[in-house]
Parts: sequence; C-alpha cells; structure tokens
Amino acid sequence: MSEVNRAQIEEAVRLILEAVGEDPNREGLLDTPKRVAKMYEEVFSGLKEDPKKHFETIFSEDHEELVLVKDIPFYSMCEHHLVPFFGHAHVAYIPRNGRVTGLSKLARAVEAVAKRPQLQERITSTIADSIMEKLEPHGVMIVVEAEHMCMTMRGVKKPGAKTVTTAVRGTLAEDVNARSEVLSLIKN
Ligand SMILES: Nc1nc2c(ncn2[C@@H]2O[C@H](COP(=O)(O)OP(=O)(O)OP(=O)(O)O)[C@@H](O)[C@H]2O)c(=O)[nH]1
Ligand SMILES: [Zn+2]
Repeated sequence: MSEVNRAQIEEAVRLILEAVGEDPNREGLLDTPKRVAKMYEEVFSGLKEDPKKHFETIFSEDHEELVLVKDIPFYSMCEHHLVPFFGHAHVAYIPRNGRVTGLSKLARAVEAVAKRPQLQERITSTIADSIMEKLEPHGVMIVVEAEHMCMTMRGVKKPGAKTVTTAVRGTLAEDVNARSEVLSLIKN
C-alpha cells in the first residue's frame, strides 16, 4: 500500500531538477525522482499515524512516580524549508491511577510526530498533549533538543547551534523542584 502519491512526487522532482538547470535525463539522475519519492514516503510516514494510538497499551501498575525515557533520537523535516532537523527527545511523565504505558510507546509516539513536515515546538507540545489525553497522568514534561539544517547549511549558517524546547503539563508545570529533578536526570 503506497502512502503517498509517488508519481506526483517523481514528476515534481523532475521539474525541480529542470528548474535548477539540471538534466533529469542524464544517467546519474534517471532514478533520482523515484528514490526521492520513496524517501518522502518514509520520512513523512508519520502523517498517517495518530501518536495517541500508541498509548492504547496501558499496564495497570501502581507506580505514581516519575518515568523518564531520555535521549530518544529523532529525525524530522522543517516545514519551512523541507530540510532535516534532528536531535533527541526526552519524555517524562508521572502516572496516575495505575495508568502506565509501554516504554517503547513513548519512543513510537516521538517517531510518529517527527515524521512529518514539522516545527520543533509542535513536536514537543503534541507529544505532551497526547500523553495527557490518553494516560491522564499527574504530569508530563517533554524536552526536545535539535539542530536545524536550515540554520546550518544555508541562511544564517550557524552549525552547532542547538534549539531546546519544552512542554510541561499538570503537576510538573506547577512544581519547580519536580521540574528540576527531571532536568537533572536528563543531564546525567
Ligand atoms: N519556531 C521555529 N522556527 C523554525 C523551525 N524550523 C525552522 N524555523 C525558522 O523558520 C524561519 C522561516 O523564516 P522566513 O523568513 O520565512 O524564511 P527564510 O528567509 O528562509 O529565513 P532564514 O532561515 O532566516 O534565511 C527561520 O527563522 C527558521 O529558522 C522550528 O522548528 N521552529
Ligand atoms: Zn527550516
């Protein structure tokens, strides 16, 4: 099952190659439109996924303390320039009423949200809101650190500049000490 219109992408890539002054019919470029279509299907595969669906897996476990999955690597595509931005997401939540999800599901949700044309802020808040809605925890804190190729290889050209975004909900939004604990666990 094809998730994107590959033929349309191939046509568009041929047009771009022509527009930049390339010859889409030269040997090295002949299969490029097909490769790019396949790549877009992969890097935008999150568009067909609802991140919340990953939180259907709920274990009844009496743990109302912090759970943190940190250093989850992700790759996304900046929606302004369609070039990659990539880094790590750290996902913390405090379960309530025994509603604990599978650890891998937190990383799966990051993947689903990242694999779309995106903004880093939206990745951060979408993960937080999905967890709040489905797990109804005491609190959630998401920290995302990323490097944007649109700031590295073009434009302002500042390689190494990192963007850090956070989204905090529930008790973690109110409790400065709990937030500091999450941050120190992420750092160590
Ligand atoms: N807030 C936010 N901005 C982003 C993100 N990814 C890229 N951008 C910014 O989007 C902005 C787009 O600015 P524009 O002025 O419309 O486009 P531009 O002329 O290509 O801008 P420059 O990158 O400054 O050359 C730039 O400042 C990018 O750094 C993101 O995830 N979040
Ligand atoms: Zn960009």
